[in-house]
Amino acid sequence: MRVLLYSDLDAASIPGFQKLRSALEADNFRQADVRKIGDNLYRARLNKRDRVLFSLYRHAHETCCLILEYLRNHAYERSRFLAGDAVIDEDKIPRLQAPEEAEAAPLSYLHPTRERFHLLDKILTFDDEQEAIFASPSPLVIIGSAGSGKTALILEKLKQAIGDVLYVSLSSYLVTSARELYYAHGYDNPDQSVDFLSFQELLETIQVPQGRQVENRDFQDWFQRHRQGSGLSDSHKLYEEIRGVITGATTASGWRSREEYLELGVKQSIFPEAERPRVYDLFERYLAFLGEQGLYDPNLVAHDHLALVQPGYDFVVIDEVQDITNVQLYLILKSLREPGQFLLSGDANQIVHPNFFSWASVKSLFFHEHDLTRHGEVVRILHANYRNAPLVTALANRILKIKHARFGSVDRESNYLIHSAVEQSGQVQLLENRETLKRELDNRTARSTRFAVIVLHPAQKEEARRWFRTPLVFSIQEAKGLEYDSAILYNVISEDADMFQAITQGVAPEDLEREELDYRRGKDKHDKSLEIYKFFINALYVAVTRAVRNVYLVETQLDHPLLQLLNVASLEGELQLQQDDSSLEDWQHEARRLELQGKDEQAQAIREQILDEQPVPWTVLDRAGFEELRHQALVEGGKKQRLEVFEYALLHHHRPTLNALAEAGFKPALNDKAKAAHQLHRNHFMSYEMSHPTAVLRDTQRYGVDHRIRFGLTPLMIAARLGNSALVAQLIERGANPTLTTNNGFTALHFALEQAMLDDTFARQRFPALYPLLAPASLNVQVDGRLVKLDRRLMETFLLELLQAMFYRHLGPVLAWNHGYTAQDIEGWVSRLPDSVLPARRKRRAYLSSVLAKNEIQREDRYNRKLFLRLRRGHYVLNPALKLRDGASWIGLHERFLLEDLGIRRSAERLSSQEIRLFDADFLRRQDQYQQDTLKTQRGTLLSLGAGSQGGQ
Ligand SMILES: Nc1ncnc2c1ncn2[C@@H]1O[C@H](COP(=O)(O)OP(=O)(O)OP(=O)(O)O)[C@@H](O)[C@H]1O
Repeated sequence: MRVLLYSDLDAASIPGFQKLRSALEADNFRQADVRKIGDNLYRARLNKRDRVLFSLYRHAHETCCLILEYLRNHAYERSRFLAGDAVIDEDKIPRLQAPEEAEAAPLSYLHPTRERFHLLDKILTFDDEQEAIFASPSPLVIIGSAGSGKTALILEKLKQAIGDVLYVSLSSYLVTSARELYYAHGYDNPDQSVDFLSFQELLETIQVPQGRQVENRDFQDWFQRHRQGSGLSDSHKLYEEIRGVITGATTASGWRSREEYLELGVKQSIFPEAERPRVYDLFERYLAFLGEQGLYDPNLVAHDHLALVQPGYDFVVIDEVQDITNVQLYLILKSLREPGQFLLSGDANQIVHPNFFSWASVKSLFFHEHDLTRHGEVVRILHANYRNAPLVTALANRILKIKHARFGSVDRESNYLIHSAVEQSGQVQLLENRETLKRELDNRTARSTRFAVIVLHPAQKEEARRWFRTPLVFSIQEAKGLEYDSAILYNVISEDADMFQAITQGVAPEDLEREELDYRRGKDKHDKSLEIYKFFINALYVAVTRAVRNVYLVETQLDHPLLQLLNVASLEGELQLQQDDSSLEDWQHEARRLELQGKDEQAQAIREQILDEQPVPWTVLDRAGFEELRHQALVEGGKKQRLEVFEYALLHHHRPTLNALAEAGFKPALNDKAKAAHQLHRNHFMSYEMSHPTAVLRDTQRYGVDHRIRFGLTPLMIAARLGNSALVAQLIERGANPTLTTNNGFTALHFALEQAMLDDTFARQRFPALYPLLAPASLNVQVDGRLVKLDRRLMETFLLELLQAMFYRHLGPVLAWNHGYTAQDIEGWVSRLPDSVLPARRKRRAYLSSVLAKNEIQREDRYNRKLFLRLRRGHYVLNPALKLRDGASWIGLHERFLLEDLGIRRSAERLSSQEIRLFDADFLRRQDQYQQDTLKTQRGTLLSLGAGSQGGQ
């Protein structure tokens, strides 16, 4: 059996490894003392104390052993691949004799001779091109088709970097999923601190711009109003000129002046010289429009930020670089401490965003100008495709060949074809756009999450929806970055038949009989046809490559010349397609996935058409509803309302209400709160504690997975509060959103943390499974006008979550004594948590003190994130000027965590009955009043300190 080693593993430093390796290579499991300790996870024995962990995989007919980890001294609890508290009793696990007794998992690709493998979400052995790039020094440009492993490769390169490191891309969804891949299987690298930022977040870390980012549709709406009389008709082209040419260039003066713009060479602009004055007129009106609407253009902000950006990174990788403009790239690279420490990856064939991208200008700007090309060719191309089936890839290649035959090479860098490394061949079919066929296709795909319908322009979605009931209908710009098992391209070619016909002009089938593209420039440099048709041909390429296995082209003009050149088989006879209905859970999951990618329209369509979600039939208590109920219960003396207000106050730990009810003599409020909460759970949430919570799941299907109960909580929040991790996992699988907040600012994680701090058993037994499910990958806060993106791996992030969770329970009562949170308080809380949640070193008081002090707003420290305010020695609160992310905008910390919701612990609650008897009632009342007054003063101070942060940006 072949033995491969994890890329990070240093075999030479593992005593006895050679001997063990030989035993494994000889399939001698008995000698290696192999035992199964997890899902495709085995341990082998090095010596009395030390072990290695490995997995078994097979590819074609070969099985191989992949060595993952070296464990010293039986330290299974330290393993990346076992859950933190795993207890392995080796003697109780039977020994395997031979590989045949174990089960090997399939591997989609295995390099025939490679000795090392990589691990992201799955095992990878690099092909030769990938390996050569992996071994090359920076800077590098990695070019490859969708699915060629660019992201995988740059993430593996990122792991080699030391110091402050940045991964950045335009799409925040890509950034989030890249982060997940990076840290999959417990990857940890103490030598680096990595920021995963979308470009917008990067701008915000420098300074949060005023207003909202302008979107394509803002531009389109604006243009519709100015189109008449402008002499220009193509909004896409104009947008590209403004973004790519006028504002996207890296000139010293910000965007290009009118003079500079008019003087540009033929190749530097999409518009002929005669039209440019009109373009510039419109650009000036666009600028005025941005100002009036409070919108910002990321290019213009990037220009401004050039003066502000500080070199703070040792290494930067930029994924999908073709989506960003030169000035944006320039800004990102200005954040480097050493020029040249960067990697770019992208694919110019996928450009459907207007930005006038070209590899040539990237090269000349960032490599030649900075003399960074010393160690050889910086541009590397990946030719394999690990995502699309061979037939889909063949169609994509055909499109590239047509583009090449018609327009010549776009540039040296994008002049390549792809070969598929996928085994299953897939299918490409041409169907006539007729009613019966469409109905048939629709019947089999309408309820499947595996089929998407793609049209060229947003306006064509409506027509597509007349025939296809699936909610998964996308315009090409929406479809970019998505992938589905099968894509139905609806009349993409016939709808713009003239454009596509023009693309085929002068191209003959024999021009396409080639296995490689030679480098050939277009003949006439005044010829702007590539600029005009680029969108169409790229769009077709992007649409086709969305399909992992099957492409269905539904076209009216079956004899369109482009279809002939593409040489796709037209359907003869019956449509060979099984009806494929997905489960409601799959659809719930898909809706959430689309929401995370900003595809709200399709997510909403899933909720309405497939999930058939209804609004809840009860009135949800929002903040105003609660205030009204409170008034009725406390001021108007409404008896019925008292119980409800009490229950609301218990769930939200609303002390002012709990205190007022107690003072009004409302019995349940005078008794033990823990018991009352227990009773409340029994009254309302019994179904959440069951191992088969059918009633809860039925409600999520009826009203949506994130519907609100009467008290404003989502099912996920309740499941978290009750510590039912299996239910939490199910809800998340169905697309529940863990970042939603309830009326008091609590997320599901805060509810779980709060319970853990109240109940040791909950902390030990329930919280460890809840935490990884509920903790968001990062928290975005704004400090001093800048975004601070706090990764969940940081202690600062945990502290922020914890102090928020203890805000109502702890801060009110202690502020009334002029206290804040102390390291001692926190030590007491975190000591309840198992090491799998928080390692022991992070629970020590000295460490906690140092994190608080380091991030105190006054402290001079390069890495100070200014999260805390020191009230007095050792006493901290959260920086009241913090802002929290609220959808696309921001909200002040104390607009979400309301200071007026803090209350004191009344003497009657604080003191034992014995103690109470020692004092007279009047004295105790005065003491309570004194505390109320102190709390009020403290509240006022915090409010005024946070005043600048309310609402806004
Ligand atoms: N050498 C390899 N062996 C097996 N799978 C691979 C290999 N390289 C990449 N892959 C897989 O191929 C898929 C596509 O890779 P990746 O997302 O990195 O491609 P990409 O070039 O970034 O694509 P896109 O442009 O669509 O983002 C991933 O599932 C990745 O794990």
